[in-house]
Amino acid sequence: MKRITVLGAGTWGTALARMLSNTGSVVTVWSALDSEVSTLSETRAHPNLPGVELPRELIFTGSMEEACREMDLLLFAVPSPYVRETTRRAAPYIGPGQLIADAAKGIEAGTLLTMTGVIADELKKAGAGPARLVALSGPTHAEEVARDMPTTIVSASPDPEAARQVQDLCMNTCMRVYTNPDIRGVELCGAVKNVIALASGISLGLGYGDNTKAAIITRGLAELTRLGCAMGCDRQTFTGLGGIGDLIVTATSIHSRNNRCGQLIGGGLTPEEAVERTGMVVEGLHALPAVLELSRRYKVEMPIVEAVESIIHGGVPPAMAVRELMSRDRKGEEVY
Ligand SMILES: NC(=O)c1ccc[n+]([C@@H]2O[C@H](COP(=O)([O-])OP(=O)(O)OC[C@H]3O[C@@H](n4cnc5c(N)ncnc54)[C@H](O)[C@@H]3O)[C@@H](O)[C@H]2O)c1
Ligand SMILES: O=P(O)(O)OC[C@H](O)CO
Repeated sequence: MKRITVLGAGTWGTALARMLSNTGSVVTVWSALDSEVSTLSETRAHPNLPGVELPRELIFTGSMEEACREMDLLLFAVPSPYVRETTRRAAPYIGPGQLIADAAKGIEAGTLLTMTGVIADELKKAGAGPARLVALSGPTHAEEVARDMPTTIVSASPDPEAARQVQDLCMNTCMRVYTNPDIRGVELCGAVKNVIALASGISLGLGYGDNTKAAIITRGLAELTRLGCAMGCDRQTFTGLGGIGDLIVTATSIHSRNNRCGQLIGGGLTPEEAVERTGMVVEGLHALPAVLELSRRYKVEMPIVEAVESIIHGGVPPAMAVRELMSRDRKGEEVY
């Protein structure tokens, strides 16, 4: 039997751990929060996944040494702001060639690194690894994965064997895993789609309907594709599961935290109030500064992202930001 550790016992880490355990691996879940370790191991239930029973076989621990010892796969599922710190804690126990997958979606502000880039950077600083890195991303709400609803995901890595190993470990009759060598493109999609989902939520909060939502998804995909191609990613990635697939689910789902938070902002709450009310990580807000910086560095126009920035950090009322978006110069539909 393969041994897997999931780092992070949030909503996604817990849903993944349940799925991997039911797929036949011995699964350990590490959490930075002692209270979470004891509650999850006692109750076998996660507060954000009501009605979902966690397998008895799941091992919960707060010990990083226990979590990283002789594992076939280390799977990062902590929110993006904790990926660097978690890697730093894990580094003393990570040897060369360790298979690591990242399921957190984000781009680090300042360094502009994707999450596997952050992991590689932190391992290098600690003199650990180098690891074999994979990004695991796609349209995958935890609430549905935890209830065994048919779902698809991408195992992305320039190392085809690493991508295939993660595919094998995660694949079951409810989870279909596709490989993709374009790790940077897949990770970029996972971060940028959260910002576009915030915009979609804001439009819903303003009382706008499906026409507006379709416009945001389609033109948001154009922005994402334009940036990704300028950065040298594979154009095909943006029409795949990690691209349009994840954008559709995040911009439309009742489960999406980014969509929900955007809706609250569109309805009149401040971003701080909306995050508080959402109660879980809102990755689009963390990714926003890095996505903006990338658009400027690569000289790529991203008007929806700029509009979200004007609302979140510029104090522009959402309705005014929409008016400004709609009043831009006339142009053709082409992506470039
Ligand atoms: N929820 C989903 O459906 C889903 C699906 C795919 C990807 N993701 C991605 O997975 C990541 C985690 O999302 P989530 O929904 O599980 O978030 P969440 O808000 O449920 O995660 C909270 C968890 O973060 C962990 N944490 C808190 N403080 C920490 C610290 N100091 N160090 C390390 N860990 C700490 C704790 O385990 C806590 O339970 C995000 O990047 C998200 O985009 C989520
Ligand atoms: O709930 P969200 O908005 O954080 O999105 C979660 C996943 O990224 C959906 O695939």
